[in-house]
Amino acid sequence: MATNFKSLLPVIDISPLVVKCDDSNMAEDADVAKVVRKLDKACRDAGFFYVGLILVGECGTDWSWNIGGSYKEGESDMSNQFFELPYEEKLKIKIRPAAGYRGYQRMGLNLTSGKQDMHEAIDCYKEFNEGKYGNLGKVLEGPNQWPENPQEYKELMEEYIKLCIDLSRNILRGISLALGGSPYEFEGKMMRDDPFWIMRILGYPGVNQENVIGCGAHTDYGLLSLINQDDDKTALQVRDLAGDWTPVIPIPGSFVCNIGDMLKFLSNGVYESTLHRVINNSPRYRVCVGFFYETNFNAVVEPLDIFKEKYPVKGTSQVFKRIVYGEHLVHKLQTTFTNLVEHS
Ligand SMILES: N=C(N)NCCCC[C@H](N)C(=O)O
Ligand SMILES: O=C(O)CCC(=O)C(=O)O
Ligand SMILES: [Fe+2]
Repeated sequence: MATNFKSLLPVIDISPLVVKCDDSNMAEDADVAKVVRKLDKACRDAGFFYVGLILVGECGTDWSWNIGGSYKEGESDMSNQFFELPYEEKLKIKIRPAAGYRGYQRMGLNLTSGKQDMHEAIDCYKEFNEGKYGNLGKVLEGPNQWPENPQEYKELMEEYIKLCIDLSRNILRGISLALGGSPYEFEGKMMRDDPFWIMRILGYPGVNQENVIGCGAHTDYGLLSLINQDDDKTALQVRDLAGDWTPVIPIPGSFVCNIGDMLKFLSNGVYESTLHRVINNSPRYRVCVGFFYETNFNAVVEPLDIFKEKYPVKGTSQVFKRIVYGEHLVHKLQTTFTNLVEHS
């Protein structure tokens, strides 16, 4: 089926959610209600949508950056500068199991469904104290590894992470309302107020041949992903309801937002984590930063009672087992980095 994906992937101005983020009665606001309806449709139809911020709000975040302000250029410039460094330089922050799977990975190291992905990346995870998550968490212990060059990179990206955490929390409040809950179903006790996060700074080489897989088809692992892609190359593709791959054309100043596996489980399968992949058919290098907002590392994830009641599972459709987020993540890491040999 030929589909015009631009019309399938909605663009949602989430500024009402940001402006009302500290108001527990936000659902009664007409503008918030409108955003919530759009989110519900987007999450049911595609599991992927663009978010933008038109207003500049308060809420403790430096929203004057806005999404896609001058900041975004800084991030993209510095990421490009890093990836342009000689290989030996990049290897100084090489990803290793003993470094908690944090740091730089060369092209082709990351596997998806057993096949090499044509991207290089810096992987970062929320830092936590040794022993905090017991044996399971040990796999991911260690500080994030940042290059000496560019010098301000670490600082800039740490600010970026804060922005993404706030943004994700606000979008999730909207999604929580969209599912018919309070704004806070994905916060508080269930998450133990300590959301985990992952950030991947990705570089995809330019190519002169068609259909080199930059990242194979996968779903994201957590609650919500925020994708910040170069404005001038279309490479991300989403599998739509008809099973066709459709390009996610960049919209300057927006983030692409998509649902992860944990949100699928918690929502009792009402929202799906959508398959996507990356093929950079451009002759030019593409940079993308993926931010993944997750549950607490230790969270036991299963459909929330409120959504089980609202959306009883019909007949033989999906039944979800309980799953520990950290186990899901570590399992994914181990299949992704099968070829990661110490001292290689
Ligand atoms: N943290 C996230 N979402 N990372 C997504 C990476 C997807 C590719 C990975 N090799 C895989 O097979 O899952
Ligand atoms: O490069 C992109 O546009 C998306 C990357 C992605 O899907 C991921 O890292 O999970
Ligand atoms: Fe992804």
